[in-house]
Amino acid sequence: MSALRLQALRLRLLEPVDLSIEAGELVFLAGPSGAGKSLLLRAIADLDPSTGEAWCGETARSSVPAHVWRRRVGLLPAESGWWADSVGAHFPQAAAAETDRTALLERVGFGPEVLDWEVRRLSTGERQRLALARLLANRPEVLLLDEASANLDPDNRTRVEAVIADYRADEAAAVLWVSHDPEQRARMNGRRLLIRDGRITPELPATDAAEPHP
Ligand SMILES: Nc1ncnc2c1ncn2[C@@H]1O[C@H](COP(=O)(O)OP(=O)(O)OP(=O)(O)O)[C@@H](O)[C@H]1O
Repeated sequence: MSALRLQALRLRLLEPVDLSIEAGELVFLAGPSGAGKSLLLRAIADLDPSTGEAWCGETARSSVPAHVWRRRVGLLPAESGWWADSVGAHFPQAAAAETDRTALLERVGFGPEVLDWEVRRLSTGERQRLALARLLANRPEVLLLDEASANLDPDNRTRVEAVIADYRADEAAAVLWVSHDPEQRARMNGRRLLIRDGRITPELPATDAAEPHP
């Protein structure tokens, strides 16, 4: 699949961002509340204005319509929007074979009956897991995850971590994941970045990260 490259991306609060995430690479982004983590994800997804350039593989953001870009560079917001009454309306059969759809829902912890549920009866954590399934059903090449497991109990957090790890491995997706959970960032095998005072730096001192194995 595709790498994500940010070239002098300029948005409010942050110094110009240059960042490359290889195809299949996981990068965690942490930092204090209000530092601009969500703003950065929204700017990359072309939901907020920014200048500079972003690349998904060989495709420049500026060269394609926003809806095409957003399909390839998929954002899971901290609070996802729901615009239909039933869950099923958010998972059109045309977008995926029936078995794919059922398998995807099962992987985030639901039986096929969830398609008949009303969106308004979903708990926060159920919405979060279904929003992830909805995003993955579109097969984005890059995942931008804003607190993908923030509202989940430990079992469902583990489930969501496994779904994301498998998707990354199977699709060689580049993943940029905002997470406030230090244990999660340590548990999963990824590069860790910190955003603070408008700058993005490695979360660990370079000596910790770069020690060669004996
Ligand atoms: N549309 C907007 N107009 C003006 N200010 C905004 C806008 N959106 C966000 N901000 C401000 O920008 C700052 C960064 O917001 P952002 O949501 O990126 O923080 P964050 O790092 O994701 O924080 P948290 O960890 O609390 O989610 C905040 O102070 C927020 O109030």
